[in-house]
Amino acid sequence: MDLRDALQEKTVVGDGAMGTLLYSYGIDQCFEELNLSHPNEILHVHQAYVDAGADIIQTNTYGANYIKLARYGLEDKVKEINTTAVRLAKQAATDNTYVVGTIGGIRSIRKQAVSLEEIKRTFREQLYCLLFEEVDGILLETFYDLEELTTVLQIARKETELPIIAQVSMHEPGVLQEGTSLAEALAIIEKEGADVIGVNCRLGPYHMVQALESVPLPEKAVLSAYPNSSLPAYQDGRFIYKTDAEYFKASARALYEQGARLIGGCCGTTPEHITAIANEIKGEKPIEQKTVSIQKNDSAAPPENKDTRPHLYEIAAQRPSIIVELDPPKRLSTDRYLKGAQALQQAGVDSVTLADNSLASPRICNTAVASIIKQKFDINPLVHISCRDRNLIGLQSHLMGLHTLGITQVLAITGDPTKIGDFPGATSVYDLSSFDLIHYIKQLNKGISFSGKSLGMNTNFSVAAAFNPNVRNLNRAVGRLEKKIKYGADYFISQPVYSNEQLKEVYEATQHIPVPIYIGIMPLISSRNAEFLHNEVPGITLSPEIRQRMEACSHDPMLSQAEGIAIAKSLIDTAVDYFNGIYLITPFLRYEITEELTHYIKQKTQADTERKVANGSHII
Ligand SMILES: Cc1cc2nc3c(=O)[nH]c(=O)nc-3n(C[C@H](O)[C@H](O)[C@H](O)COP(=O)(O)OP(=O)(O)OC[C@H]3O[C@@H](n4cnc5c(N)ncnc54)[C@H](O)[C@@H]3O)c2cc1C
Ligand code: MET
Ligand SMILES: [Zn+2]
Repeated sequence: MDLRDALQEKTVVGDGAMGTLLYSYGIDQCFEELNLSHPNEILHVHQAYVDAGADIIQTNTYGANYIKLARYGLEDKVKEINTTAVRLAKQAATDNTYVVGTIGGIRSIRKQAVSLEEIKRTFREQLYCLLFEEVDGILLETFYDLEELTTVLQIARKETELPIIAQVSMHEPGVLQEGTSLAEALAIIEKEGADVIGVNCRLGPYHMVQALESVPLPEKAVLSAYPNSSLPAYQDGRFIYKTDAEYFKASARALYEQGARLIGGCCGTTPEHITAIANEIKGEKPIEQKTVSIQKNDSAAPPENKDTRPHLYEIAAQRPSIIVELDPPKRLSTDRYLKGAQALQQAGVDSVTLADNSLASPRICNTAVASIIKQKFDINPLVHISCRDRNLIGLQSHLMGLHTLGITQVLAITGDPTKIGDFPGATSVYDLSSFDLIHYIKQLNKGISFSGKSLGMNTNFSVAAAFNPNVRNLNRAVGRLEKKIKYGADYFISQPVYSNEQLKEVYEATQHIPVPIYIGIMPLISSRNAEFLHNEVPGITLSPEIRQRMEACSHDPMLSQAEGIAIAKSLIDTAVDYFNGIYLITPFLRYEITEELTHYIKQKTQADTERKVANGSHII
């Protein structure tokens, strides 16, 4: 009987875990390679599941694709591993067993890590191998990213008329990682032509039943569920799942009552779990009606704590705007810092920006300092957030904290590498890239957490992104800006630029960029400072003239500072002609310098505006 027909009539039992079962035997390597080196062990696992009562068994090919096998240097073994896997599963199958070819999802929360083009290529290769060996169906499982699943499902549906089982995975019960509800996601994959639609992995039966409560019975497809045996525990350096198979009996019944017609097990499950499922529901007539519990949607609440002042990207789109970086101190005293922040506020800056442990060296937490200057001086601060020091949990918690403090302006950056800072051997987290971080901050603005669940309120962040024009290939850097806009960047802030020619070049290369750019100006304070930047900082080149000017006054610190300010002013003279946004970087907490430059820009832009208004032209 065709698998589709079987599923119309009765409840069908799937198999259980392959990977975690092998792992529990002490095997900790590429599980799919074992098809070649230890075929008997794989055959025995399949046989154990068939003996336990599984109607459908899956090939040991979950990660047998080019991308995942390449991690073990096995990328040229895709065909061999998949072909052998199907033969082994078929060898274990009885006349009544269906063999489905498994293809696992690749993307996790870092969407950016693998492009859809790479996924399509690698998927096609694996799919053809499995189809060529005449499997009875295809099982697409453990897809956290709905975009990835719909993409590969479209390919599979075009290539074969065999039954396709398509299963998503959830970090949170009932929602996918970008906030799409399970019911919506399953409806989408049903529309794309999957015959069986369902969920597997990550959650145990309790949460899977809870998630299915809000899913109606599909019109054409049927529902499936492959829960993990439990949440994993970490013991003696290994992940251990609870293995109480009795609990699975009741769980199988509860999944059946939610309309699941194909029930198996994912990570942590064993042949004993499958026996329990088979004893409870195998062959039972499927339910025909169910009451769906309505998921309450509470994510639409507008943000509280909202700072009603316009965001920097709105300001710079309208008029000349100045922001000044004043980095938190490296030592514990904040007196000078607070004086500086107050002076800058009085000078009329639109924001004070606070770096996040720039150059990978610790400073007082920028959020603590930003919160103080907001409260004390009514500054609307801009907090830099780097992906280097916090994992996904830390980043989300940090952003929720910023929201709670009423801080709404952030700069999302990857972060300087630890190699250049105080702790060259420190771990860099990099769970997310700057692109992903921008994307997930914008997701918080929709009231959806990184893992997809409702936060009960929208945040109101505007997101700046970094622009480094000090590179050999400016067009590539501009390409990154375009990509950052796609991920949700509202505007850009640049590294410092040190020549009038470069200012013009950057303007010309970015004319088509539809969001404001705050162009960086960092005053030099000494000849040594100038030589360091020129000789040691990647990408920064000072003109011979600027270096000579700084060298000429190197005997006198005050003269050097004055010369640095004069050079910065001449850069500003050019910059204001091209950019509405000016980003001044305060060197070594010397806020008097950026305070003076702020006054200079204000006077200059005011005079320019008046002149342009008198001439009948406008600032863009
Ligand atoms: C305004 C501003 C503020 C900053 N504040 C901080 C801070 O507070 N804390 C901190 O640690 N660092 C800070 N930095 C430094 C920043 O993290 C690094 O310069 C970073 O490498 C570039 O910005 P990003 O983090 O957005 O990197 P991304 O654009 O995400 O780049 C990530 C990776 O790609 C590489 N890359 C970037 N551009 C190119 C290109 N054109 N071609 C090829 N490869 C490229 C980078 O080297 C990096 O490894 C800041 C930079 C800027 C411009
Ligand atoms: N079905 C596969 C296995 O059990 C993949 C599980 S989800 C990581 O190994
Ligand atoms: Zn799993």
